[in-house]
Amino acid sequence: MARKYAIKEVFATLQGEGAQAGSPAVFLRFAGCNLGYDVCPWCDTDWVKAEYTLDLEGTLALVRQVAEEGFGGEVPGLLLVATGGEPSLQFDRPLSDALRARGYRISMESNGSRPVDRSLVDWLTVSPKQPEFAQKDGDELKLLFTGTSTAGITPNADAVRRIASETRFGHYFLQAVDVPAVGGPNYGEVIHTVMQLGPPWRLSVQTHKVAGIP
Ligand SMILES: C[S@@+](CC[C@H](N)C(=O)[O-])C[C@H]1O[C@@H](n2cnc3c(N)ncnc32)[C@H](O)[C@@H]1O
Ligand SMILES: Nc1nc2[nH]cc(C(=O)O)c2c(=O)[nH]1
Ligand code: SF4
Ligand SMILES: [Mg+2]
Repeated sequence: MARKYAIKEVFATLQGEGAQAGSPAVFLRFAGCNLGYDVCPWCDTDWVKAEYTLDLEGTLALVRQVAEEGFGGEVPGLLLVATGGEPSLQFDRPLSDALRARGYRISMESNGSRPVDRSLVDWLTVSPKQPEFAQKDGDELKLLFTGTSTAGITPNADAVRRIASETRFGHYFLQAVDVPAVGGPNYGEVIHTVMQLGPPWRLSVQTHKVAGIP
């Protein structure tokens, strides 16, 4: 029987975060996560229930429809961001090959808790949620700075340095944690910490939230 993908949503927007912020993109958000809200109580995404359960052809048809509505078609080089939930649980070779054949440049947002086959993607963003994680290389490491206001693995600059030691990424970002209940992103402490850390660290802002797009 053909493999099915559990999908939460597919939408057209701009990549909001990291080094590719501002790039037009189709987001393919998978349902399901291997960490979950106990590990990430501030997770800003509902990934629990699949809205679609689709085989490869059905998934490609939905992606094409969204690209047509958002960008007038599957424009060569258009970014496709596989996210979730945890996309590495489902994103596989047949889907990667078929999307590339349609001209997409594939990016993945992973929590890095399990190894990612980098040959499946053209850009890999890793955002670890636990001090021990598996995927130590990629295009960007995007650590959420949980700081003092939010429980998490990155209370200060030393914790950030430890987590990033023995990793090989093209870019290193600290991203503010957006917790609406405590007043939104903790820009103050994340900016202070980026200034303490110095290069190669940079601030990542969730620009889509600033712009009011998905
Ligand atoms: C919802 S996650 C899905 C991908 C993957 N599970 C992960 O954690 O990287 C997408 C991105 O949003 C970030 N994120 C989640 N909740 C956030 C929040 N409240 N504020 C800022 N970034 C958040 C994650 O760190 C990750 O980089
Ligand atoms: N615009 C936009 N950019 C994003 N970059 C990473 C996101 C994610 O949820 O994985 C995200 C998202 O949800 N929206
Ligand atoms: S690993 Fe990612 S999707 Fe899963 S709960 Fe944490 S932030 Fe949310
Ligand atoms: Mg998001």
